Amino acid sequence: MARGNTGTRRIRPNILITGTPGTGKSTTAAALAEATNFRHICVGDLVKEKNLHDGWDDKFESYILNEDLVCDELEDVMVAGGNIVDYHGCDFFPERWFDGVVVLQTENSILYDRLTKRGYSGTKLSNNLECEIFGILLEEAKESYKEHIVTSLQSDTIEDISTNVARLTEWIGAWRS
Ligand SMILES: Nc1ncnc2c1ncn2[C@@H]1O[C@H](COP(=O)(O)OP(=O)(O)O)[C@@H](O)[C@H]1O
Repeated sequence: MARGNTGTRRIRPNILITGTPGTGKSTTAAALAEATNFRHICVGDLVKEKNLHDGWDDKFESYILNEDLVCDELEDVMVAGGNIVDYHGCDFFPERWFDGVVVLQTENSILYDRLTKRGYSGTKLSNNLECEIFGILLEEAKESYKEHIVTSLQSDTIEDISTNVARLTEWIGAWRS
């Protein structure tokens, strides 16, 4: 049973949706939040909006996320529960925050198309494709959370999104009752 700071069970669970960029985290998290009336927290957007970073990394072409600032910013809402958090990493959040961790996975040629459409090329593109091929995020999730709360879901097609959102909505309903 997941517990908040007060030692009581949260009324509404927190779910982390993770995976390589382009696997559909934001799309899935937004649809799930709408279906359940939960709050969608896109950590990448939050970092930019609230400057929770230590500047821009030219090599990785992304902001250098400041883990302490992100964790401080989110602590109160996470203790309250009812959050769908999406981020392409999962090892720095407090383990106690999450009741379910979902790792989205996408077939490589499909991911290639999505990332090139997004403008990724060169090292950034190959790093992300390798990340998916080697299952880095699933590994990270299994190392960071109890294995029974970690689920991997395929996210290749629009139908997959509907199926995944329906499954997670059902899971949230069951958790709450
Ligand atoms: N399962 C899917 N089927 C078809 N298109 C998808 C799927 N998941 C994501 N997409 C598309 O891929 C792109 C990246 O999705 P996004 O949700 O931003 O991924 P992430 O948040 O993991 O980076 C978007 O254009 C989105 O519409």
